[in-house]
Amino acid sequence: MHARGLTKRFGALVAVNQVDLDVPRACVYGFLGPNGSGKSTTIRMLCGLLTPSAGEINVLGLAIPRQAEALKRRIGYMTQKFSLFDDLSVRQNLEFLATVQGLSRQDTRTRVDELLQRYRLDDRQEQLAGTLSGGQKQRLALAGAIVHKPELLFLDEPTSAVDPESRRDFWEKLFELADAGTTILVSTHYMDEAERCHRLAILDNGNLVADGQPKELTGKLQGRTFVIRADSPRRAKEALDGHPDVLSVAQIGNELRVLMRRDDVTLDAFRQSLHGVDTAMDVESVTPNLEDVFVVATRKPEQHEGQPA
Ligand SMILES: Nc1ncnc2c1ncn2[C@@H]1O[C@H](COP(=O)(O)OP(=O)(O)OP(=O)(O)O)[C@@H](O)[C@H]1O
Repeated sequence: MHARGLTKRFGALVAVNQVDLDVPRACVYGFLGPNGSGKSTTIRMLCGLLTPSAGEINVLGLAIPRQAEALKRRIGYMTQKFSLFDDLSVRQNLEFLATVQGLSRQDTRTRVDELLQRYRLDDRQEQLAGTLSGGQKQRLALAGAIVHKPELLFLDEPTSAVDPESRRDFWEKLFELADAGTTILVSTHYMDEAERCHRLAILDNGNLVADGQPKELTGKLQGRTFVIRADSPRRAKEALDGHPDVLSVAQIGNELRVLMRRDDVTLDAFRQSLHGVDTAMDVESVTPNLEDVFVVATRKPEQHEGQPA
């Protein structure tokens, strides 16, 4: 799947701005971005639900939106709302979706049985979907999205409404599907989920600000992250916030995570430059994580490298 110059305007608002994307087959591809960054809008254009203002999209060899009708049976789509029929049972939900997707009666029975078992819903198949727990609803929604064995699966913040254990469980299912050849495009605002993706695109204000393998993205920030333990973290943070070499400081418990503007500031030089700060500190260089990548990628233009904050 790829897109070039993908743009969506809603009146004066540019929700998605000139986005280029390449998503390899059988890959779990993540979309990371804050609320309103354009993740849902991009996904809806890629699956043919929304017409772009400009740009080209090719999904599974089809030109979208022109050939969107032919795409329908080859993709699955799931959102954080799960879109289940609350007044139908678990089994009826899956049977309905199978019928909509054109499965024969026999195929429906076999496939629904298989999915109920694989998604641990077989002992609840007669329960009304509206009475399921969040995690169970999520499993049912995923089963429903893949009832017709789509080649490509679009998941729009599918884990926002569930607990950490259900999220872990859900990600295991995603990797199972990818191993079996399904391409998965999943949006999230959880860093730990983004870290699991084979590849990742970071969206900010409708712009694609970074993309690549999580390791590539964090690797580029090597030498720029430090953790500081200080007697008075608040006082140390105040001093660091104004430091010309420092891009951002985040307090995590008693520690401060510091992201530098450049990677050529050695630990010693950094320690030296903190000498004037009136509190004892212990500085350690640490491995960059995706949150650091996110901070660098989404910083405001006036804070670009080499310029004053
Ligand atoms: N149909 C619409 N009409 C007008 N503006 C819209 C429409 N759909 C989305 N927008 C706007 O486009 C921007 C991007 O929204 P979008 O839902 O794509 O973001 P998102 O990254 O998915 O955010 P979230 O995580 O909150 O779902 C937002 O400012 C939103 O208000």
